[in-house]
Amino acid sequence: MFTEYFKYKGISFPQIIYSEQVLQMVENNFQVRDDDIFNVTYQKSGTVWMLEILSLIRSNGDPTWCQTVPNWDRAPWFETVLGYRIALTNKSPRIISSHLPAHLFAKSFFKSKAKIIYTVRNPKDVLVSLYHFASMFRPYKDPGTLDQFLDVFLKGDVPFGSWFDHVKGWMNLKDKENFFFITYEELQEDLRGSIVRICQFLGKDLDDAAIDSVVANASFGAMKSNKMSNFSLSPRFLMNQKKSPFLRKGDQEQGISGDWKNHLTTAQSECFDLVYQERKRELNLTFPWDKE
Ligand SMILES: Nc1ncnc2c1ncn2[C@@H]1O[C@H](COP(=O)(O)OS(=O)(=O)O)[C@@H](OP(=O)(O)O)[C@H]1O
Repeated sequence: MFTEYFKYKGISFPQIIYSEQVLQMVENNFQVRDDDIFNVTYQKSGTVWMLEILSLIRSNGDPTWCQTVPNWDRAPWFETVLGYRIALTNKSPRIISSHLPAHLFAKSFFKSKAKIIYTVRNPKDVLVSLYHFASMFRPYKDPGTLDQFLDVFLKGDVPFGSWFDHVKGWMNLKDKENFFFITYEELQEDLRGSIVRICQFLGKDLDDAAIDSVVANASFGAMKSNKMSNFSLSPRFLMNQKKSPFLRKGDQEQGISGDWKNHLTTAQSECFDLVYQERKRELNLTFPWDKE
């Protein structure tokens, strides 16, 4: 029962943390405010990292908020039953996280001046990260073997649907001035420069010391040791981090790009590439990992 999924408009959602009623309210009733900032991703693409960066920028580099309030209260996932209520009561300017595909997103956003930051990650790394996450996040189905999971991932038969559909749906907005697109790999490559670009997009003028503090407090090591950011306060019935920690792989400074190479066989990688090359034509975009 706990790991059953239900479908909403063709997309799978796990029971308990999501409900059809809340998904309908998000889409049709949620009142987006012009100063809202949305942190949108396909799952396992750097959501909590961007959440931390946005929290720190909102606080002008002061880490107190990040060190005293859990990330799910600072920037709730508004499509979850709990997150919806938190989002309604949070004070402006709100930061709101979401994994929803564009066609299920709050309709009022599209008539607002609110901003979206959309973070994309190499889908092979997303696959590997999600595979580990599915083994420790109790509302998700057991992923089985990596071979089995590769198959369901490529078919999009996972919560939030296909990575390809998600990216395609959101990247339709890429020329809008209230939409900012960045990759996990760019954050890894140049965190400081990425934060400066994000500040420019948000119209936030942080001095050098404040930017340095955002960089330091959003590092992999700082987040891994911050109980407000590492989900160690999450109820045990939801997550078993002994199986796989939420901040799974990285060192003091950085997380990991290209971990898929440690997990996928050549045959699995080639199988992924076949679907990727075919579906990428619809996207008409080049990502950092395409140049490898
Ligand atoms: N600060 C920082 N630096 C680099 N990488 C980071 C950071 N914070 C989180 N992560 C990594 O992001 C992965 C989790 O993705 P999400 O936050 O999108 O997960 S979720 O969808 O919200 O459950 C997960 O990736 P993997 O380690 O590859 O599994 C996290 O380790």
